[in-house]
Amino acid sequence: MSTSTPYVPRRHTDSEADLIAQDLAIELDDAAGRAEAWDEHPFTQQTPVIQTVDPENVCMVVDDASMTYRVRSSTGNNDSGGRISRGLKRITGAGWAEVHALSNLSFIVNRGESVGVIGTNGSGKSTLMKLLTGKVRPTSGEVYATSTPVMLGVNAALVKEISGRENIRLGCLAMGLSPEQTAAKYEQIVEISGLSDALEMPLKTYSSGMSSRLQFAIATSVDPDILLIDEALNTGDAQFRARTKERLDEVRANAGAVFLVSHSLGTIKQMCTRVIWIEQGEMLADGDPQWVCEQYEEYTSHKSNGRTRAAKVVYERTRLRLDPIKVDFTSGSRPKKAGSSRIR
Ligand SMILES: Nc1ncnc2c1ncn2[C@@H]1O[C@H](COP(=O)(O)OP(=O)(O)OP(=O)(O)O)[C@@H](O)[C@H]1O
Repeated sequence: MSTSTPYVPRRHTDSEADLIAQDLAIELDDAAGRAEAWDEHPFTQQTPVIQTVDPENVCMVVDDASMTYRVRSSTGNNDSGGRISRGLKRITGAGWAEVHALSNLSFIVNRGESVGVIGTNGSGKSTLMKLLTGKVRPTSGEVYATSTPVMLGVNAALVKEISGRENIRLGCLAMGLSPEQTAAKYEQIVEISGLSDALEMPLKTYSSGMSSRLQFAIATSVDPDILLIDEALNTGDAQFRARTKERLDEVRANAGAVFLVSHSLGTIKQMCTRVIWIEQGEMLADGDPQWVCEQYEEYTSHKSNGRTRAAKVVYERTRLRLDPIKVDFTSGSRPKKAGSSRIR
């Protein structure tokens, strides 16, 4: 007769039980959240809302734009992290892989709007900015603009060996101002930069914050109709930020549109009238800065504390509240393609 050991269920330790309970609670919360969101927006994922371009007010249109980078992979089986490790790649041949940086983005930006763009590292924000400038073409879809956007980025070209004053002159000429227009703008640029004491020094002696201030002052001196700012504001001190906000308000008041990419939610909330959250190349939210930033803060806080499921709940909950749009151009309302030489 065999003597088998009687089955005794193993009891979970208190901490294991706590973890299981938390997971269950999150799953229930997740399910309830989906149901609630579904009740509120039953067709959110299926039926895009048709949004018609208003030719009188439009500044930029992103129409179902996607961007895929084709990258050489040293192993042929690239798994180097970021987007690639999340499975959004496709090995296309010996040593080549595709990185889907942006997928089917659609939105319309009208005059007077200041649009914040947020998202975790590698989510596609800078790629979106490149498409908006028109210097990079989307792999599918299209980006349209009513005027040439001016890009102000941390890498905007300043020459390190020459003085701040010379950089102002060169920068203005490079942006297409005449020598007379440059001379007329000079005092305004100095004032916006707040760097009058340092203008005779070579740029290599400037701190990164001082360089950013100079870039900002030069780039906004042309009164751009559409201004794109990529992280450039983060380095400034409180006084410069106040001046920056004033200048951005002026640009907006002059019927322009501003895009601001930043990891600083304080700056985004302070300066933007609308926020677009891009995650893993997809638009997750587009709307009220306060609400979108709250969701984003909750998401990133869960992620950085390793609460993957809770982060997923916030992600799904936010995504279900997005009304995806389909752009509709009535006859004559289609602006020129961004980057086209036919726009000013
Ligand atoms: N030139 C490129 N070639 C190949 N892949 C690229 C290139 N530029 C960006 N990517 C990839 O595209 C994805 C989006 O990158 P992007 O720089 O747009 O993100 P981001 O949101 O601006 O990131 P961060 O906040 O870190 O600056 C990433 O997976 C990135 O690795």
